[in-house]
Amino acid sequence: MTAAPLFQRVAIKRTIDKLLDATIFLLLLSLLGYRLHFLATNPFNFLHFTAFLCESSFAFTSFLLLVIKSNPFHCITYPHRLLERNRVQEIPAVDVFVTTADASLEPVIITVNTVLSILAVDYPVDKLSCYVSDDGCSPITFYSLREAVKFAKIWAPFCKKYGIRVRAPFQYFADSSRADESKEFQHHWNIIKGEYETLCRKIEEAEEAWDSRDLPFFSGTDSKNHDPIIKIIWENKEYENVLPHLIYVSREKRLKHSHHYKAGALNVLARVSGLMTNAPYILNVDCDMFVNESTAILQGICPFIDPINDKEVAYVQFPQRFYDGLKDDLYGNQLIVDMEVRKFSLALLFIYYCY
Ligand SMILES: O=c1ccn([C@@H]2O[C@H](COP(=O)(O)OP(=O)(O)O[C@H]3O[C@H](CO)[C@@H](O)[C@H](O)[C@H]3O)[C@@H](O)[C@H]2O)c(=O)[nH]1
Ligand SMILES: [Mn+2]
Repeated sequence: MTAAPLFQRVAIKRTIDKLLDATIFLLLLSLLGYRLHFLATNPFNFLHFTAFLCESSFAFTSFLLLVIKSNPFHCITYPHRLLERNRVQEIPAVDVFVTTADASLEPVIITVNTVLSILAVDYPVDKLSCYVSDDGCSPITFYSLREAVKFAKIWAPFCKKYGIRVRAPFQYFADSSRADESKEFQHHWNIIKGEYETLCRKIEEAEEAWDSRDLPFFSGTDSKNHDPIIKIIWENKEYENVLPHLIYVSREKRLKHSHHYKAGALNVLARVSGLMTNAPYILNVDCDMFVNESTAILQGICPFIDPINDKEVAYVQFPQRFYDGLKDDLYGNQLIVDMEVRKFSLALLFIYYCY
């Protein structure tokens, strides 16, 4: 008997949307045909030529969107099945990579929250490792992560005991509603909140007046030209088993050699983790992408090890949800135009053209 599935696809029917998309695309093609015909049968016309170039690019992106949207489905995962007693051994090890580049542009407390959300996630602690790449080579980042581990030792058990969903403390404490109103919970909640505030204060104080005597391996380092620094901030020992490993990496940088930005950082983490834990799966998050659902890593693993569909999946992309966006999304960061409005703007454009 095969084990129950861990992952299923449920197709989303969107017949009317598909028809609309195809009609718009055909209209775009006919518009291109018209432009070509006009250009071939008339003397050179700069405006028509520019319009032809723009509309070609428009038609090309519309085609790509049409393909992407042609066969959507919901991915349903069953992480609780993996947690059943006889399936726990199926759960593979995962190395999580967090990249940060500049402690002044990417606030350290944000990176710390991302790391805390990973250290406290619902995943077997002995199968998880977290590697932080610090391209800023910042002693404050290192110090803050070391302090964060102390907090994580009470934060992770608290989250697991009360089934907290969002395990980045800054987001959790921003929401005043509590899942559990019991006295015991309130008592714990107050202690944990106090400890989190202490952690924030320590980080702020370190940012204001840094004294690096404590961390000699950072003394005199230039963030653009330095030897590699690799430190195990926390090693998960079998007898403790409360937190995953946490490793700090600031890769070697030389002025003469390109460091290849995020890709370079990921390459180094792949090599370092290959020597240390060498998990078969890697999860990559940016320093400001905290895990907002406690079972996220388990869910991400489900398609890879599903007994039926596992051969079809090589890569899983988590959906992103943005936080702290501007109310009016002035710069279009939330992709609302691409996702929702574009279809209607195209329809409007055609009414205009037909007219
Ligand atoms: O030299 C560098 C430059 C960047 N980063 C990290 O790379 C990530 C993404 O860089 P960022 O400048 O924040 O790019 P965004 O536009 O915010 O991010 C989007 O665009 C990036 C570039 O395409 C992708 O890598 C990201 O995953 C995607 O979220 C961040 O964690 C950075 O800390 C480094 O580690 N080293
Ligand atoms: Mn970013």
